[in-house]
Amino acid sequence: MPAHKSVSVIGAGAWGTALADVAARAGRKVTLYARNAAHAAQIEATRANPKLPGVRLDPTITVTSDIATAADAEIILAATPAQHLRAAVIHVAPHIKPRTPVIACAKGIEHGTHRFMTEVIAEAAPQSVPAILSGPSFADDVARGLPTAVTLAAQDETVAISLVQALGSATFRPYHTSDVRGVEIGGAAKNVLAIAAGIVVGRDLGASALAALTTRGFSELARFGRACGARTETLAGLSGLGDLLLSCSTAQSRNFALGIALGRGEAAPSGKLAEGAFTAPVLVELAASRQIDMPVSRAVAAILAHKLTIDDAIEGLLTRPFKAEG
Ligand SMILES: NC(=O)C1=CN([C@@H]2O[C@H](COP(=O)(O)OP(=O)(O)OC[C@H]3O[C@@H](n4cnc5c(N)ncnc54)[C@H](O)[C@@H]3O)[C@@H](O)[C@H]2O)C=CC1
Ligand SMILES: O=C(CO)COP(=O)(O)O
Repeated sequence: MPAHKSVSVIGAGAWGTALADVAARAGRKVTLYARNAAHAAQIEATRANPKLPGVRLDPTITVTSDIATAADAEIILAATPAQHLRAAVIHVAPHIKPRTPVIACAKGIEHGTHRFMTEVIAEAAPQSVPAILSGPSFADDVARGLPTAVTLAAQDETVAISLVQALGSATFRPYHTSDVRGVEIGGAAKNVLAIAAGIVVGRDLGASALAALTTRGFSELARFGRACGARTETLAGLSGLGDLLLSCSTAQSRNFALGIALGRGEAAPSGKLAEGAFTAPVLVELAASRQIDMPVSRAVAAILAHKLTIDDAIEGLLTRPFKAEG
């Protein structure tokens, strides 16, 4: 019997709703928190969330907009966008019990502070035990019960193991690790690289170019990760290479879809969260401060900031001096 009986999910978007279903499927008592009372009431009454069309919420899940009610759980999943994580955790922090695991489910790096997701949690809720969940997993697939595998990291691996026991099921398989930094870097960087991959597809550069871009993208993700102390096996695992492959292969990825639109010279899809657009400038700043070469991410950041045209970015990447692979 898992040690943790109850789970609360903060953030009732697509991912938070899917994760609430995951936890219910694993047999936990689940509360889903939406900060907007009308939104919470609508989800509670209809058992549906417009952010996740066609999915019915598990009947055992309670939906609330009361933060104290949401905080009364043995595990907190924080499923807001990365740039909203700090505010969400600060809001719940005064109500949680000491040593409650708070799992970051967002993929990104905080603007201004350059903090990774578990660092944000540690600062916003110092009495909590930060952890991170990341990997190739579209909310829609997860909510439909399609098979998914992810990585769950906590500094203390016994904590990660207990969280895996609490959330895992036959259709949602978390693998545990203590390599927190590796997991947070993989999830953040892959979104930026998925935009680049989408641009390749939007510009009709061909399948060979897409494979080359994805592989060279992984090379810079791994270079950055290793320089930040991440383990190679994590970077090459589900939360790194696994998620990169998913997000660079299908327009189901919002980041890839944004890239396709940019590549075609079209407007960005409206109302869709593409975390890579927020992560790109911070990732590039961090890489520069550590003298790590990330040419693909740099090009994405420059395109998004309107400092470089797509054609100039492509030409710039293709005319770099030849070098050893690595
Ligand atoms: N949608 C997906 O397939 C997956 C998303 N993720 C990650 O999960 C994070 C959230 O993404 P989505 O759920 O897709 O976005 P979304 O746009 O569907 O939902 C975000 C939700 O967070 C809520 N929110 C924002 N600030 C809040 C706060 N301070 N307190 C409480 N709620 C707050 C918003 O009201 C919204 O309901 C992102 O970092 C994303 O990369 C990770 C894996 C899969
Ligand atoms: O992180 C995800 C899948 O693992 C979701 O990807 P997008 O945010 O690009 O849709």
